[in-house]
Amino acid sequence: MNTGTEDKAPPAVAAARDTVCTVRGLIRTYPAGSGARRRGLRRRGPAAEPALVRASDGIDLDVRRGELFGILGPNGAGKTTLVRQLTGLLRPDAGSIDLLGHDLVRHPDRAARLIGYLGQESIALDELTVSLAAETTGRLRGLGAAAARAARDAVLDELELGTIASRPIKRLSGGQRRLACFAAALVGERPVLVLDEPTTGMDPVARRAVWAALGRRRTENGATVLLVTHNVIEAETVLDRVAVLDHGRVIACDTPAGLRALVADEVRLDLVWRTDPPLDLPEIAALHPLADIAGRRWTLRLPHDHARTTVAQLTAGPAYASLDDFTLATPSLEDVYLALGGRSKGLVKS
Ligand SMILES: Nc1ncnc2c1ncn2[C@@H]1O[C@H](COP(=O)(O)OP(=O)(O)OP(=O)(O)O)[C@@H](O)[C@H]1O
Repeated sequence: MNTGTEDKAPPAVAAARDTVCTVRGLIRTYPAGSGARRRGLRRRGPAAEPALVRASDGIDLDVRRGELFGILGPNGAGKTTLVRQLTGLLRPDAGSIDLLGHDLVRHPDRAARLIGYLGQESIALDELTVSLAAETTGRLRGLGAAAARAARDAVLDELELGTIASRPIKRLSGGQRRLACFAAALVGERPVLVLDEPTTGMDPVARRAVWAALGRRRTENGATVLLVTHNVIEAETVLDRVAVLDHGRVIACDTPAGLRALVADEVRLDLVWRTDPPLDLPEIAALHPLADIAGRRWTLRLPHDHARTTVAQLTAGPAYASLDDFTLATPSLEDVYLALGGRSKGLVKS
């Protein structure tokens, strides 16, 4: 018999209890030009840029307990700015962040106790060996010496990092370094993991190890994972829900399947020409204005019937000899992003 009060909570309260992180109206601006300088870009004069860049432009988010929640967007969309605010490293200009009942705008210092954070760069750990980075992180997170060593050994074993445990992180390959820093982020079990592009530079074996380690923490400890990616395939295959970010705004937030349903009436046709496309053929000239062109590749997003007749024409007619390759695919999150008005072509497809 269940006599607890849990099941008697009204739906709104139950929903709130299931929410680990609530973000409302988050705004963060940077002076224009400082980002450009940071990235080594030249400023084109006062009229070329607005006075402020709105890196977070009124963001609302709800992340649920135990979910693998992704923030997807092209370069400069504001992903890192958002997670640095969620981790208490950057102060918002306005808005609120509630993490497990803590007001992180007012108490950013509390984030360190609640979150295991893997940033884009790992300069702080670079001088340490893989083993010491994991152990030191455990100590910094309040573990005693023996517990920190045990946690270190467990995570290095789990991620099969034993063979490089005594090497300094700065001497490792990009993928190894990322995995070593991921290992350190896991030590000291935090209820929320915030990971900024955790698998960048990793080979498929390391990627699988990352997803398996996150899966274990979710099922065994109920951990919630919030991660940044600009990899569409990764977003589609591993995430429970995705917030699509563009120019500092959330332009959509749903399951990958829910997002893809937004463009379910379209299919994507990729044509790769051997050399120049045969524009003298009327069927190819008609497709030309519809194509998104990158070198010899044309990408077309077409209604099902149109795609079917186009493929039939292409494969039966003279244009076929000019084709190097063609693929017909259901829409991806990149197609969703573009259909929602995303303005950049910076999402990664592999
Ligand atoms: N320290 C800074 N000073 C000034 N502008 C900044 C700074 N950091 C970021 N920006 C600007 O804020 C916007 C969002 O940047 P942010 O790094 O959050 O994007 P991102 O989505 O994480 O990009 P990426 O995928 O390249 O990591 C960009 O226009 C960027 O130039």
